[in-house]
Amino acid sequence: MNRDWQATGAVIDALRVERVAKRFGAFTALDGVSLSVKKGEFLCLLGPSGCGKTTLLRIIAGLEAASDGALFMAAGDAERDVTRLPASQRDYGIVFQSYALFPNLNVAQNIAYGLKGRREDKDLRVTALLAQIGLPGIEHKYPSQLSGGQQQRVALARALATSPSLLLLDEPLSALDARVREHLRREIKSLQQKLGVTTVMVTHDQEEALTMADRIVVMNHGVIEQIGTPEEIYTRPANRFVAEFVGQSNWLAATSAGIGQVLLGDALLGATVTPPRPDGHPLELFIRPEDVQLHASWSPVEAQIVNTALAHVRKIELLGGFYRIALSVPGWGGQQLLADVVRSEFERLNLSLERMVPVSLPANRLRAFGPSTGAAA
Ligand SMILES: Nc1ncnc2c1ncn2[C@@H]1O[C@H](COP(=O)(O)OP(=O)(O)OP(=O)(O)O)[C@@H](O)[C@H]1O
Repeated sequence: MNRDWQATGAVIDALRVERVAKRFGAFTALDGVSLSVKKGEFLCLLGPSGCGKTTLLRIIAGLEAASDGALFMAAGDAERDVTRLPASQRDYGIVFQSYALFPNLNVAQNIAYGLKGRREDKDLRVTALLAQIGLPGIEHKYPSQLSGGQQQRVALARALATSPSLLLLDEPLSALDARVREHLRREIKSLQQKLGVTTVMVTHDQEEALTMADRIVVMNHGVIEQIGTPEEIYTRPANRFVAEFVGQSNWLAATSAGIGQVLLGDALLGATVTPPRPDGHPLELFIRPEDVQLHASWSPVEAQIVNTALAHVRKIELLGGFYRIALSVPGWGGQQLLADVVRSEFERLNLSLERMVPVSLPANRLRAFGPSTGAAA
């Protein structure tokens, strides 16, 4: 039996990356990265420029060799070690950021490039793929006659032509304008779901990752900061890096004050503090602007709500579908707090500059992080 193949009897992940490291001379681009991708899953590698996401994708593709670690791909109900396998022998299709179509070949020839077999079968396959990407009948056009978005769809068809078990996408939308990008996001996602093809996409665009991925891998400086569903990443970030990279956030300096309690300015607030810290331990409180609640008036009802105080309205900004309100709360040390409110809510609250408005921080949305390392407190 070939020792590269291993039958386990368990449900096999489509791809498993085990402690992969990559060094370029003295520089470490990837530092022991481990993750797995389930069959049919859409996984996004998300992180700032230089975090190592493209290097990881290239290692998965076999276009770059890992310095350490191993890669396994599913092969039936077994797992195959592909760490040393040349790119040409790995079963994947890939789409790059720039349109990597052959300019001297027409659309049909580009898509059929990797296909083997009879001419008629190839023609049928090309026709079916063009229908799937919503561009029927463009077989005889050349790449220069297509828009950027159309070229990327053809590149996608080419990557899917051989029905690979893995689809790799390297920032496939970043060269397109915003409107086309949004449209293609939805198209790629629905095609991926329809075909059930396991997909790994690299992006630095958090919105792209949140809208397309089943799970997101947030990377920074060659390590994984968090792996989770878009909802987990957004609502329960593992540390300050993730919280700041994905979405808007408020940060308030506080100290721990007993189990599930923090001292913010002169006020004792309920918050999610895990694990508990000794009293007086410095903390940074995190809350998303849309989780900050504003009230129309200060009545006995509002006074009963935990974590409620009176705030000054310092700035009002219209950001399309919602307003971003900058507040300062004297009782909470006067630190700036941003609150996002939708238009109807804004009108109901009758907000104006320098007005005092009651504000609440729901305890289940208020999370505490240690200030020095950025790790959850
Ligand atoms: N061939 C190489 N030689 C030396 N350093 C490299 C090489 N390829 C990548 N690097 C370095 O490794 C780090 C990670 O690069 P990588 O391209 O994976 O980042 P990235 O997260 O994809 O960023 P970007 O979105 O800018 O492409 C960067 O600091 C980069 O300069």
